[in-house]
Amino acid sequence: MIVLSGTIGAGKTSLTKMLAKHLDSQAFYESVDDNPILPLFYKDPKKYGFLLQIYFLNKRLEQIKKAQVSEKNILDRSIFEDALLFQLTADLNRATQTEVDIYKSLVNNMMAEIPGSDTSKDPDLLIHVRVSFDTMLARIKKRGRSFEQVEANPDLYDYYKQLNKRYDDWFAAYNRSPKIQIDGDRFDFVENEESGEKVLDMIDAKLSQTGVFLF
Ligand SMILES: Nc1ncnc2c1ncn2[C@@H]1O[C@H](COP(=O)(O)OP(=O)(O)OP(=O)(O)O)[C@@H](O)[C@H]1O
Repeated sequence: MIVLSGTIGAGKTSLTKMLAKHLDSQAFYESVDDNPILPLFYKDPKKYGFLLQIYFLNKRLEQIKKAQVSEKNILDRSIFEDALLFQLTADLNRATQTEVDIYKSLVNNMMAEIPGSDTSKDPDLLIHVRVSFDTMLARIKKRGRSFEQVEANPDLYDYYKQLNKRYDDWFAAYNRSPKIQIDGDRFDFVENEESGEKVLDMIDAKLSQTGVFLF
């Protein structure tokens, strides 16, 4: 199982699609447009922060159960980042530390209940798409999801800025599987075909280096 990670608008979904085609494998996408809690959370994070995490946890567990049958299957966002987002929500006083602690303990208990060994539940590779804060803002604007726009909700500026910054430490500390970082500023794999090919080559090289599966 390959999992993508990265900040909002980093390009995880696009890279998941490209990679699934390239590896001829199955992609599993995070539900955004049909997520009933997300717009509520953006409007009132204090009220809906915990519920949103439970919603994502439930969805991600469902997907991990389906995806873990093949090393090539791809999830467009890892379960491990949710605690990072929720901790930030708490640090901005929109959730309590008790909620975060209960959430983290629940994730661990739920993961233990998923059938299979730790190695089959953990990813075979984590791909982190790193983008600068400016690129992140530009991509969020370009995509235009109404509830994500800073113009309509100025509080989001600080949330996005801190989130982007925290990802560097998060990626450095991540040790559940082999990992690779893609510079999403340098390689615009969505707009530029050559960049797309380079990124796929980097991922291929990493996969063969880790010996996950043979090409
Ligand atoms: N654990 C979480 N807590 C709060 N919000 C979350 C969480 N996970 C995802 N989101 C929100 O869900 C939406 C989709 O997130 P995500 O970053 O995975 O995809 P995306 O914005 O489509 O990015 P990409 O362009 O990289 O595919 C964003 O608005 C993000 O803030």
